Amino acid sequence: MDTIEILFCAIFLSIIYLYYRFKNNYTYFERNGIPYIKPVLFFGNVADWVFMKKPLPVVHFELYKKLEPHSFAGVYLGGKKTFLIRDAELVKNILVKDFACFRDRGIKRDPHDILSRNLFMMRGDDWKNLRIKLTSTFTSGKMKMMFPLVDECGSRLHEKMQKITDTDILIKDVCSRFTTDVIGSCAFGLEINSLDDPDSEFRKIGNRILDSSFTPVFRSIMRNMLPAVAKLSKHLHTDTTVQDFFVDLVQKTVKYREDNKIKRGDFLDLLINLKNDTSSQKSNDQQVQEDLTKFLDQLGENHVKSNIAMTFELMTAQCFVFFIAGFETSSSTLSYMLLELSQHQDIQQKVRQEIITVLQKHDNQLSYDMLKELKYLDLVIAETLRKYPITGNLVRECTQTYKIPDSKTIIEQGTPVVISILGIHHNEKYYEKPNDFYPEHFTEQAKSKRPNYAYLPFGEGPRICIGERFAKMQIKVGVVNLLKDFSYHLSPKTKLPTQFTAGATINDVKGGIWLQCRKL
Ligand code: HEM
Repeated sequence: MDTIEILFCAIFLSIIYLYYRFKNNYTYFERNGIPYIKPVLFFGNVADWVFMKKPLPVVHFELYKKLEPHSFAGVYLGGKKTFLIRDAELVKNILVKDFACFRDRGIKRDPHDILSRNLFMMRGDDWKNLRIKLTSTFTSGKMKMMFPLVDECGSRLHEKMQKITDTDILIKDVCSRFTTDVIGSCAFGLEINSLDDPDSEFRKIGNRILDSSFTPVFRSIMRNMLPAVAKLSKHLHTDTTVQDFFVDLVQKTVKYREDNKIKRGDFLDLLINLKNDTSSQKSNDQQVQEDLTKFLDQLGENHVKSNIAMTFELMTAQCFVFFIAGFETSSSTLSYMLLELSQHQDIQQKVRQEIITVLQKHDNQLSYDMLKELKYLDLVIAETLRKYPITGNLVRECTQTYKIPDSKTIIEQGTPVVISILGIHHNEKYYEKPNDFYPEHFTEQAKSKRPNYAYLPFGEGPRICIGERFAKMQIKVGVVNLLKDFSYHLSPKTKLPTQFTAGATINDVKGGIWLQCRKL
């Protein structure tokens, strides 16, 4: 046999092997009496994602609807068996009550990738120790300290809006320039001013990380569906340009601050304090104590000692995750909110009136405490995140074999579990008008009528989003500056109903959200 023939035989045998492996896998749920939807060979139940027609959370949402009325079901991510959770009570078990069996997200980290040592991707005790360490950086006290930095970016956003009235604007672009400036200032101590300089290096890096084009989706597919093949190429894991950018930036900034004894009260300062703090983890801050007590109660543990050292690399990875989590999620939320407010002028007017009334009460001086008085805005933000939960899904890996309560079903160790936030948030069992924009879904009375775990934009349990307070602060500062002197109207360029571009989240609308901003 010559080389070509050997190669041909090897490919042929590999296809036969894969065919039987996939076929055998695909009988798992049927054999175990678990509800499922017939998979397509090689692609399982997610072909629309693999072919980049829809984001993965939207594919899971469609499966969620098809699998009514089951409280859980089996779906195949390519050849990988996965459990899809449909019921809010079962969500509580997975995320909180039985957290010990679902501690990790199952993300495969590349040991060469410094940036992957971030809280989101960490596993097991490394994650727990890091979370304990970082809890003190996200208290209300720390948010209050950072508020002036956010407020400054808010004022620049207001100035920017004055200059772009009466034209069609891509609102996501404006909002993400604002949130890039905020996180650049709070996590890296930089005045980026991407509101006036759209080509700033920081924004380019942000776009590179979140680009919803083929490459990131392809990488994600490879890592999740064919990890062995993904390992063959280091480039599928690590974008060295991004890594070098952040390592260099954090190194230089930390050195400059330490050499010149500069304090700004931002995330980087807090991380430098953690790096230099060799004392015990006990803090006198009452909210740190409260947050840690809740966290440890949920973990079923009682000692707070974290034995992880805040090294320089660990700091860089946290700044990196605060950057990605900080600018994209909040700017998408702001854009979706303005999309809805443009279609519901009565709600827009009510939010604006509340802002004006509260501002007047405080001599037009925005402050952190004042944000708490914007009660109707709270409902509008909550409803935006219900209708458009940016991550769309929550993912856990089963870390200890688990029996689903009141059933005979066993989830084997290593199996991914997906909670469809989109599915739960659009289920009429929990929401009176799931497809409408209806802030009254969040009145105290309406909330008391549904299970707590039917609202999950920031996740739940010990792995809940650590940046929730920061996110709400920057969203509110953004809305105040966007609405107090301007009104928003839908441009004919926006394609309705909205469709999302393929990607790991639902942060982009096909064709973009085009609005017109008018000075009042
Ligand atoms: C609207 C804005 C945001 C939304 C909707 C959001 C949503 C989420 C969700 C759904 C999770 C997963 C929770 C789970 O698995 O139970 C998460 C985790 C996380 N988020 Fe956010 N997030 C936002 C803003 C932020 C900000 C501003 C930061 C940091 C500055 C941040 C940092 C993180 C981190 C570090 C984690 C991982 C937590 C852990 O595993 O312990 N997020 N976020």
